[in-house]
Amino acid sequence: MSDAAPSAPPAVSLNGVGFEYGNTPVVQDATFDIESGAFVCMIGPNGGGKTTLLRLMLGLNRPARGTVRILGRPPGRVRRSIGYMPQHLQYDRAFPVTVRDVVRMGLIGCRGRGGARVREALETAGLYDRADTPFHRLSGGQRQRVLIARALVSGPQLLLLDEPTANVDPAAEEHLFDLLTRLNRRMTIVVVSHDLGFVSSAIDYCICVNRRVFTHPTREITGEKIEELYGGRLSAVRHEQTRTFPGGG
Ligand SMILES: Nc1ncnc2c1ncn2[C@@H]1O[C@H](COP(=O)(O)OP(=O)(O)OP(=O)(O)O)[C@@H](O)[C@H]1O
Repeated sequence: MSDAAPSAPPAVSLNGVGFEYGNTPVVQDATFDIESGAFVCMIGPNGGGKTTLLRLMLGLNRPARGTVRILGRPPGRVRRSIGYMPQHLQYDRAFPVTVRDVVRMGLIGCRGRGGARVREALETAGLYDRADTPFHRLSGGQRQRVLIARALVSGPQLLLLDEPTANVDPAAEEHLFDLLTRLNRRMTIVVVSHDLGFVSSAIDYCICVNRRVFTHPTREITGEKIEELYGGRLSAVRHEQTRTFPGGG
């Protein structure tokens, strides 16, 4: 037996990353790591570049400069280890797709029919009893949980969620947040939000994105900091930090 296990690479590592659409810079010199097992919120104003950063992590956008590594490897090599919940789901309400069908889409490209994995993902999301319900019959919060199940079904180590609480009521938001907190016991989670109200006790730190990127322990995200970073355009943070930021004392 070896003396000690080699330390795990960061779940996400960006080094000097730059990206633009045409001549418009969207991400400038982004350098940060997200350690394995962290629960991180990526915040910033509309158009600040949050979705673009997620797409860089997924390998859907290629950096013009710098490097992106996921679990120590280029994103394209670890695609199955990344679960992704996009901001918008385009679907035709007239198309009779069930909850089970939507979750099964997360297995496209994987071997086998994956019935047991679909069941497990739906049970985790608390929706197995709705498996045969048409997707459009669900509430907004339930639909978001189905999309989380779809992101989970391939067994990811890293879960990326783009605005999971957009258009859901406070009770559904609480429910989603509880689910993510439970999932964080077994995977790294990065949640994008343009609303600082999402930041709470379970979040280790925030990555503030406004073309440039700054990382802050959650407890440091004060009204003054927001004013300084964004001119006060974000709503107030809930100060409920109870977990210790790694290395932050
Ligand atoms: N496909 C594209 N082609 C050209 N410009 C784009 C494209 N996608 C995004 N942009 C622009 O890049 C900038 C960053 O967009 P991005 O979606 O990453 O921001 P965001 O922080 O996620 O915003 P939001 O909170 O509104 O979702 C914006 O100015 C946006 O208009």
